Amino acid sequence: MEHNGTAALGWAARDTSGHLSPFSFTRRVQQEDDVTIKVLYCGICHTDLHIIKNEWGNAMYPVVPGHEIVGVVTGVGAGVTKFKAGDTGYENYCPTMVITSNGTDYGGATTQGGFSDVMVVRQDYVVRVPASLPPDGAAPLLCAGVTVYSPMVEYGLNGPGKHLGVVGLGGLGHLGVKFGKAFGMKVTVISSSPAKRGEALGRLGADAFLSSRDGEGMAAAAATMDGIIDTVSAGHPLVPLLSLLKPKGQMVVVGAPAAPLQLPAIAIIDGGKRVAGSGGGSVAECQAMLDFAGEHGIAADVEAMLDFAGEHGIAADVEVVAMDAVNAALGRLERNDVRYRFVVDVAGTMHAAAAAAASS
Ligand SMILES: NC(=O)c1ccc[n+]([C@@H]2O[C@H](COP(=O)([O-])OP(=O)(O)OC[C@H]3O[C@@H](n4cnc5c(N)ncnc54)[C@H](O)[C@@H]3O)[C@@H](O)[C@H]2O)c1
Ligand SMILES: [Zn+2]
Repeated sequence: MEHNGTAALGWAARDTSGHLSPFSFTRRVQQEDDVTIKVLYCGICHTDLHIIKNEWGNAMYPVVPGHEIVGVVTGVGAGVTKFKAGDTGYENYCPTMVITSNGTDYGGATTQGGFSDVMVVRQDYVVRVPASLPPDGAAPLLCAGVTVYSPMVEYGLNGPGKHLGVVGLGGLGHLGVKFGKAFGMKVTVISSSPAKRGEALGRLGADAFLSSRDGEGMAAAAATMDGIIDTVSAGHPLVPLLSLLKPKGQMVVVGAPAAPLQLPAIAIIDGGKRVAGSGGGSVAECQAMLDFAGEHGIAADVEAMLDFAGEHGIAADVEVVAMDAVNAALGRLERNDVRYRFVVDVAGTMHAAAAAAASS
């Protein structure tokens, strides 16, 4: 550990092209309550794509994306009691003040994400991966998994016999199906891609599949669902989805298209339906309600999800790629060509990829 920081090598976007290339930078010096982590795997979330292309207008270039991080603890500060060197851990997707990537760190520097060899993280934001989960399949649970798990618990969409709709069968959506089935629910996938029917009903174990473009099928399923988790990453109408809810049914929006939601009042007045967002805001609200130390509330939520995932053998369906294949993977993610999560093999490929890029 150098005195003035921890040297790190990552892959960064420099402009709105979103193209990633090797980038050397310095992480903050490990503080008393910090954990230093060697990154093993990092998932690619659609949020990374929104940010590196500046679709949300908040990119602080250069941006090292990546917030679904599984790694090994390589060092701990004097005040760290939760971990010791040699443990396997990973950094939580943190919705409070310091976001893993493209945020502002405690000292004012821009935070850089997990497409890099090393992380320095406060112990409060590091959680344990159960030994029963593969580290590559566990990485996407940190964002995609907890993003669908948390509102399911929050809104009681985790009870046997209840009917859950999952809209969009990408990284978040496929985990929504897995958690829903593990909770004993009836799960219906609603997708604009009829080609996903077979996989939804087969490998992922959903009970039903609705093509959102099939008016008759949508009408037949009207008022049958207790809740819906909407994971779609692009603008789309909410009215046909709301019609699927029972009276007082709960819609949870987790997909974050840049375009405003299309939501006429009558679609929720009729049937007393509820629409909520979930993610950072919802977890912060949960923290305030529980009058609890913020970090503990979030960590508990994530750890409960991980234990549950471990017991039920839930990991993401991943396609592991090398660091220098990341731009191709991002291109495929943009074209909705991924089943169901790309994960970068950071430890295995980062340094060779950077050396190859330097010599070409
Ligand atoms: N709320 C949160 O805390 C949180 C956390 C993670 C991701 N997100 C957001 O959730 C969204 C999904 O993330 P992901 O990583 O699962 O992405 P993904 O690309 O893996 O999945 C998105 C799905 O939406 C589908 N889709 C895209 N355009 C569509 C359209 N016009 N109509 C219908 N379906 C369409 C795609 O086919 C795909 O199945 C992104 O906007 C991301 O930023 C939010
Ligand atoms: Zn994410």
